[in-house]
Amino acid sequence: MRDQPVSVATVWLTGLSGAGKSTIAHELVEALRARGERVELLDGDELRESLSKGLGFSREDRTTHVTRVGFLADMLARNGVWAVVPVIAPYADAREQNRARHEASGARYVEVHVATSLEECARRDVKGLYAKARAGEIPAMTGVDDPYEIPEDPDLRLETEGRSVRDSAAEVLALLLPDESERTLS
Ligand SMILES: Nc1ncnc2c1ncn2[C@@H]1O[C@H](COP(=O)(O)OS(=O)(=O)O)[C@@H](OP(=O)(O)O)[C@H]1O
Ligand SMILES: Nc1ncnc2c1ncn2[C@@H]1O[C@H](COP(=O)(O)OP(=O)(O)O)[C@@H](O)[C@H]1O
Repeated sequence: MRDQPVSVATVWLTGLSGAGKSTIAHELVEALRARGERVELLDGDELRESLSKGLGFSREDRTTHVTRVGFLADMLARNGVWAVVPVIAPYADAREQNRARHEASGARYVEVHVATSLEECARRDVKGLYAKARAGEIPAMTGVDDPYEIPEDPDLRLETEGRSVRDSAAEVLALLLPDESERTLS
């Protein structure tokens, strides 16, 4: 049981492929659900099979995708459902459109830059995409031959290198639930 109501938010985890967005998002979802919150995970890969089916990785398509996801996240957050969003969102203008939408609706918007370096992401190469990009098999790979515009003023710039997943996720949770003395990260 919590003592005080918490402020539901959209939590947008932006960063390169392999930065740790999905891993941290899953930790957050678990922790929030464990304390009885209503939460939706809006995963970029999954939404590209439904809401954004048919969209690719051109600047125009990414902007359409990212602002669509922002629309959905805002709708959830302003109705009391946490929206945890591990989506690259590489362009500053699309991220700002989403922030502005939330400001207009009164929903809380928390931008977390998962600031893992390109070198580390390429070393992790969770999905083998960096190797494919190097081999010329994937065009417009973010950070390689398509830009990632680093957030200038995120609510949190999160380091993951040399840290555990639990530690990184706990830092985000501390921002989301500042009044909690105990945070559940199972
Ligand atoms: N060219 C290119 N650049 C970046 N990423 C690529 C690309 N092609 C496919 N993928 C895979 O698609 C996932 C990114 O989807 P997103 O919806 O998060 O991207 S974006 O915000 O529209 O840029 C991304 O997922 P994550 O690795 O979880 O970030 C990749 O698995
Ligand atoms: N502190 C950390 N936070 C998040 N992920 C980490 C951390 N340290 C190592 N990793 C690893 O990095 C990888 C990140 O992959 P993933 O979460 O799929 O990235 P993304 O969703 O950004 O593409 C995972 O294998 C994860 O275990």
